[in-house]
Amino acid sequence: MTKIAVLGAGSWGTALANTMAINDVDVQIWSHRADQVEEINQQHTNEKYLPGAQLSPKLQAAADMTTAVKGADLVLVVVPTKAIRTVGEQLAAVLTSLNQQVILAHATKGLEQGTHLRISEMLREVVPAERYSALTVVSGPSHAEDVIKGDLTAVSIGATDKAAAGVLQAALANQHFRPYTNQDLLGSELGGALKNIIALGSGMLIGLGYGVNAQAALLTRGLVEMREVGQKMGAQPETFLGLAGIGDLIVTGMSPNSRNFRAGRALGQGQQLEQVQAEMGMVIEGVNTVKAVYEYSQANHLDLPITTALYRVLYEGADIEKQITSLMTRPLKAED
Ligand SMILES: NC(=O)c1ccc[n+]([C@@H]2O[C@H](COP(=O)([O-])OP(=O)(O)OC[C@H]3O[C@@H](n4cnc5c(N)ncnc54)[C@H](O)[C@@H]3O)[C@@H](O)[C@H]2O)c1
Ligand SMILES: O=P(O)(O)OC[C@H](O)CO
Repeated sequence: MTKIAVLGAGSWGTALANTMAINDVDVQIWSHRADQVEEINQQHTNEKYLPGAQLSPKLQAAADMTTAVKGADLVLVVVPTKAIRTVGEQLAAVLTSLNQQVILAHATKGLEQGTHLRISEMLREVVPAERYSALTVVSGPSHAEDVIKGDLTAVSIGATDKAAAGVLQAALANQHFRPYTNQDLLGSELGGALKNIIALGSGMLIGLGYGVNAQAALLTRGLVEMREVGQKMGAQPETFLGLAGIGDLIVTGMSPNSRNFRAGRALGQGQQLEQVQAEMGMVIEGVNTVKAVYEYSQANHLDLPITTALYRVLYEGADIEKQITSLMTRPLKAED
């Protein structure tokens, strides 16, 4: 029987681990917070991250990473981008002490500040190559709040190693949750990270009182920017037309369950970024990703008008309405 360790007990790590527990997979979730481990094991809840949700009593949590990882065939890392290196380093030490090799998977959607590295690139830097047989990512349109309620969800598991993707696919699949596989790890990671930028902008439009025409325009032109960055980084363009691209862009850019959408909406309504981040209490990956992608575009001579406008709003204090006007009044051009 496949054993899986999930590292990170926030909303997404818990929802994915719970899906596997429901499927009778031997899964253990690790949290660095002992109170959360106790709550999951005793109450079968995770109130801070999934309020009101009842978790499967089969889901076991551990405060000690070695306990969770020992004997695991696959380790799924689901912490915010800024914690990936720390958790990756902890995992490397655990795998080395256990003399164990695993399939290394993650479900995190971001890029590293400063280096602009993808999550799998960071993991490759901190986990020795002999400690994992393959790298894979769970991406696609999937809010933890909806998954935990059993809403119908399809995701995309990207890996160059088909068998590795298949292990995760089999562990997660049920009548409510349908994972597809693809062989574009890079594009699947990027789609998940880049759509958060556009979701912030979509929320801002709604916060300002604009309508669905505006949202459709932003999401569609945003997809062009996502594809452009993807192509520059080496992704397959067609990945952006799948679940990890347009699929995730639709859900994150439209759903009030999206942290990025909600943050953008609050900013559009006039709140300050620091206040929005403090009140969310959960990670808003798009805020850092805007900066990483803006810097990448500058270094690589990419013209990304939406990303640039969002960078100016978030990091230079520019007025949102003025940025919208300047986007709308740029020299006219052909659609490409
Ligand atoms: N929430 C969703 O619906 C969803 C869906 C798909 C992808 N994602 C992605 O998954 C990633 C995690 O998001 P989330 O929504 O679960 O975040 P979250 O804010 O709900 O939870 C983050 C978890 O990581 C833990 N954590 C933070 N720093 C840590 C560290 N140094 N060591 C160990 N644990 C640490 C926190 O304690 C918390 O349990 C993000 O990249 C997000 O974009 C989220
Ligand atoms: O809630 P968000 O904005 O972090 O988005 C979560 C997922 O990426 C949606 O697929």
